[in-house]
Amino acid sequence: MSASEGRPTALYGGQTGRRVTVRDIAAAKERGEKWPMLTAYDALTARVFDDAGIPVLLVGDSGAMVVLGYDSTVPVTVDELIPLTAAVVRGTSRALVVADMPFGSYQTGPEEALRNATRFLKEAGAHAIKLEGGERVLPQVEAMVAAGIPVMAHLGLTPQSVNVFGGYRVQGRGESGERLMADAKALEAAGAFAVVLECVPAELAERVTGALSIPTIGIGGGAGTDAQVLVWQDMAGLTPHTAKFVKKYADVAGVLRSAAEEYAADVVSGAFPAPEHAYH
Ligand SMILES: Nc1nc(=O)c2c([nH]1)NC[C@@H]1CN(c3ccc(C(=O)N[C@@H](CCC(=O)O)C(=O)O)cc3)CN21
Ligand SMILES: CC(C)C(=O)C(=O)O
Ligand SMILES: [Mg+2]
Repeated sequence: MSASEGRPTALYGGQTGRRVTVRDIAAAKERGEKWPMLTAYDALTARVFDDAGIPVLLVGDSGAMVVLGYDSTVPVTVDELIPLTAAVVRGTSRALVVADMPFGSYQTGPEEALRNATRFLKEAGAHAIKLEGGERVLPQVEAMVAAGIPVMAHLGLTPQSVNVFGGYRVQGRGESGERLMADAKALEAAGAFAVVLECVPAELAERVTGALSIPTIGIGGGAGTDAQVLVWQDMAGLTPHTAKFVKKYADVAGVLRSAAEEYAADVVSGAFPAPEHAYH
């Protein structure tokens, strides 16, 4: 069976029998392999994705919205994300777990960034951290890499800046695309091991991917990036409204709703619990 017939590549579904490392991710780009990333926020779901061979799991600050019910990612704190990150690490044995640093935990400078990143590694067991931004976070990236913390960067639609963007809109059209390209190159030079490109024109994402030796991870960046990421509740059909870039692979909301309705009906009718669900 050839790779084109769906045989797992070395990174996706890899048979190493150990945890994926940032070196494995760098090697995948050299081999020209594409790979999937998903978010995860709890142990059981993370374990399903780990068993499915997803090589990298991101404990996104999107958990602010899909887990904690906030209406943006801005309010969530390090103290709220650490228990979710720890759960994902405990639920997995193969995936590299990336902790998304929340708004306010790295913007003030390298010292605070390093202190909070260290918490994600020491208290939650994360293997890498992610932060949003280009030029303005270069000192933070350099400080963390110097301290031995792998950094994933994030450009384009950076949701922690929603109040500046005035909504979740495509970024990097026209001249701002050159700014994004320069930021991506600077992040690579500062030592980032990968860069997320969110909601940018596909042509730009493809150009950035060709210009960098570190992998690009697209979300709404078209097919030309080295990897893809989606929020799992979006791709599994749990989120009620999703962006254009989401493909829905399941109807988890429908499955859960039916299960809840059948369970409720069984309780009301007395069909549940049956004798086999009781202790005698
Ligand atoms: N569940 C979830 N999924 C995500 O992908 C996600 C979050 N939450 N929370 C944080 C950010 C917010 N994100 C979003 C949210 C909405 C759009 C959206 O609706 N975009 C418009 C584009 C409009 C334009 O053309 O500029 C769309 O129609 O797709 C995009 C990204 C991505 N992130
Ligand atoms: C969608 C990814 C890239 C993210 O930052 C998040 O889930 O918070
Ligand atoms: Mg995020």
